[in-house]
Amino acid sequence: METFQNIFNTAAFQNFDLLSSLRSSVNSLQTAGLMDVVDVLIVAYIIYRVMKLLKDTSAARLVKGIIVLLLVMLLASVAGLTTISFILRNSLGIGVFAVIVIFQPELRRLLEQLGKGNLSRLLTPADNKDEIEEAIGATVAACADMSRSRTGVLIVFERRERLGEIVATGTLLDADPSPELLKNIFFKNSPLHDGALIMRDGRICAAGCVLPLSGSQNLSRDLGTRHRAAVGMSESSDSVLVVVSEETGAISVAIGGMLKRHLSPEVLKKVLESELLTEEKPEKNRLTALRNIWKGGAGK
Ligand SMILES: Nc1ncnc2c1ncn2[C@@H]1O[C@H](COP(=O)(O)OP(=O)(O)OP(=O)(O)O)[C@@H](O)[C@H]1O
Repeated sequence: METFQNIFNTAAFQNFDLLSSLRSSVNSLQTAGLMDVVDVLIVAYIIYRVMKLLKDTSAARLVKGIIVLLLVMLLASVAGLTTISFILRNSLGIGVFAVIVIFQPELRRLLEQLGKGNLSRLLTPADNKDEIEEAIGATVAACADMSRSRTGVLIVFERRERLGEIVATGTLLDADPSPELLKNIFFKNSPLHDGALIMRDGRICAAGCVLPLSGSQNLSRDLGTRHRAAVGMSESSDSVLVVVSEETGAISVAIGGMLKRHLSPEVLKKVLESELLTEEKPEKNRLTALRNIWKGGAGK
């Protein structure tokens, strides 16, 4: 206890801005009213939503980097390393500009949403129904075309379980899905056509990703690694996968370790809508899917 007192009395701590602001914070806490509590709760909720939004994205790594820099600044200040803390404090201003430049697309989207009067969407749990609907439409249209042209397709629709590790194996895109872009990505000579495309919250998150292969013995022998990867991914996560066979043009869907083959574009649309747009819990969703489309067996 005494050692603590000594540390607090050192010159470094006496000059330390943070400590004085901490003291004034404690003082203001004693005089805090109901509106102050509401104020703090709103800010805490906004920070929570932003952190949730950034989870498993490249932005999360950047935020971690900023936190590390702030900690170093704090330590340098406590230890009295004036040069380091001077440099860090001054580079913080540049950092703000850098963040604005790096997150320009995200900030633009945020302002567009504000302009559309969708402020409530920023504060309430994520509801990307419109975007997901658009992604389903683009996927179905593109798959119908690619089924006719016998182009191999592997698309993962991420749900509650975030697939950060899988995304990291491919190339980040963050693009609006359109049938043209999807066909371009899977076009045979395109650099990203090999591997899987990850659809996150109605946007193309990444392409050229490597998925885990299924070890299931129940899969038909005529299915190769594209279909095994689809089943494998659906076994190890709650994601929904769409496959178009390069060999036959057949459209398939994998959910919960099962594969339903030879779907028409209309059925594909219905399955994706019931899986991705309903509010049901994943477990219940899976049962509904089984009841609705798994009457013909598991891709045998
Ligand atoms: N683990 C994996 N993760 C992502 N994509 C994969 C994986 N394994 C294979 N693929 C994709 O599948 C392609 C190979 O497909 P393959 O012909 O072996 O499978 P298939 O199930 O018979 O499909 P198709 O009927 O389209 O030929 C690869 O070029 C690659 O794009």
